[in-house]
Amino acid sequence: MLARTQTAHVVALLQAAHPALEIETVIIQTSGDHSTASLRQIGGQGVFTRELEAALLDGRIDVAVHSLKDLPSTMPDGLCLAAVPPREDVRDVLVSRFEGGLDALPAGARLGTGSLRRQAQLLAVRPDLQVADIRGNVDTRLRKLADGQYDAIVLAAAGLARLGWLDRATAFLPVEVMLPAPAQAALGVQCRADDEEMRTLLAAIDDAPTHVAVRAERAVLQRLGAGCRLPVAAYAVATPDRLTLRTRIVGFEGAPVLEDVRSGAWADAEALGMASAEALLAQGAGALLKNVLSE
Ligand SMILES: NCc1[nH]cc(CCC(=O)O)c1CC(=O)O
Repeated sequence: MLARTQTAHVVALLQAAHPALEIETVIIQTSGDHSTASLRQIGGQGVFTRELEAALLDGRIDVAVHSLKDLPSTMPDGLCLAAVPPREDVRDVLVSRFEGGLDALPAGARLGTGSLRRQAQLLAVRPDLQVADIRGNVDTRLRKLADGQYDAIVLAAAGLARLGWLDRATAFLPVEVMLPAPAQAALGVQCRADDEEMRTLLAAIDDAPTHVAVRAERAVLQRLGAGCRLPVAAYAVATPDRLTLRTRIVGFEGAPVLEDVRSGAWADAEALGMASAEALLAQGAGALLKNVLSE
């Protein structure tokens, strides 16, 4: 449902930019949609996106719309990220049985999230919480909460907003507490790299500040060799002449929180992301990520 809503949003943007363009929407099911296994078990990387990339390469479709945070940071040969439309609110939200935020949760409350990034950052501020894996689409997760399987769940504000359900959020988690995943709340519009016509059409719906920010954020993952399975958070903000990137890796059970903040020129977005990843590695990120992976 989220994927369809996001695709309809991109179709509307594209149609507004090019009124005469004829656009047909093709629905493609992905293995991430079918599987109910934990994302960590099925491998995470690319489960929501690889079928779409295959369809692009086959010529079955000309454009693919992804949640950019689900798109692996290494692009397959022959494809390109042609447009990144304006980003939604990047924050995560709490949807809770208790009115309010994390402070309103009783000791030992059961909190549903499958993301190590979210689990680790939650435990860093509320070590008493019981964090439990949760799978399924946003609507499935909300149903599991309503069923009483969890006291609260954490979701991206962007997904809820796009589905028109942001009123379900009981609190916005500040980025200082819950730094978002790289490229969270951004859509990635992909096409074939040699499709000049499509690249030109798609350039009209690109948002330069969002695009440059996600280039820096994705470079962090690329340098760390990390996908969405790892507790890596990155959030960049672009002002007209500067780009500021904040990164964080949180381990479990008292492992130190590794953080970096730096800024640079727009033209150096990737270098900024790489440098930030290097700084995290210098603080010991390599060993921390290896421990998480071998769990
Ligand atoms: N991993 C699933 C996923 N991929 C994108 C979004 C939300 C929209 C976004 O962040 O762009 C979600 C759900 C969530 O994290 O709550």
